[in-house]
Amino acid sequence: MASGGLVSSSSGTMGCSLVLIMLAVMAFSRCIICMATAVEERSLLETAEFTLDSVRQSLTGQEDTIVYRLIERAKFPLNSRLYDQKYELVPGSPGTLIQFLFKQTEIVQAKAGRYLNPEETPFFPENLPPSVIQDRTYPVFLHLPAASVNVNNIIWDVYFNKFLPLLVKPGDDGNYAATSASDIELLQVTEDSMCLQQHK
Ligand SMILES: O=C(O)C(=O)C[C@]1(C(=O)O)C=C[C@@H](O)C=C1
Repeated sequence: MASGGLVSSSSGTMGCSLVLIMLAVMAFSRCIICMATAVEERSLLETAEFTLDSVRQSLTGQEDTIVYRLIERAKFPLNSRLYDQKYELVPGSPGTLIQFLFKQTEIVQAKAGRYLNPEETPFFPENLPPSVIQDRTYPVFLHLPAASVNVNNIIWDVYFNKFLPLLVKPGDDGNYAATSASDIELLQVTEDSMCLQQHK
């Protein structure tokens, strides 16, 4: 896991940090747009519930959420112990702390029915428990072959290994719970957005 960051302590001022954050946001958005355009274009089946306008609105809302989450994440330093396997912060569980917390979050959310929604693709799909709540129906709008496209490993790699070290300042404030919650929410909304984009 790379460490370090563009937002060095020498940059100091709030204004400079904000400019760097916005540059980082633009770089991340560009990565996401590149990934989206790399996926074959497909026509969206319009239904009463699901129209191009409603998809456009969803994407705009998700973009705003991504920017907001990036700003939230930038409040914490890198906290690289979250992402480094060598620290073995979870006894008896191989892997990094972020992998462990992400899996646990997805387990709880699977029980709440999150992954019954075809727009949601878990990052750790292995051995997820079934939903404990009553199923609901979702509109069928996904082109079936496109539904099998999964870019979560690309989102993961770009975010943790390339983007995050540019977004945040170096250091460790021990705030692992809040930092990981911020990472998880950010990756999940990015995944939702990618899912919509790859089917449009
Ligand atoms: O590189 C890591 O640390 C990862 O955990 C990447 C990893 C994986 O489990 O391999 C994590 C989740 C994604 O869905 C795909 C890739």
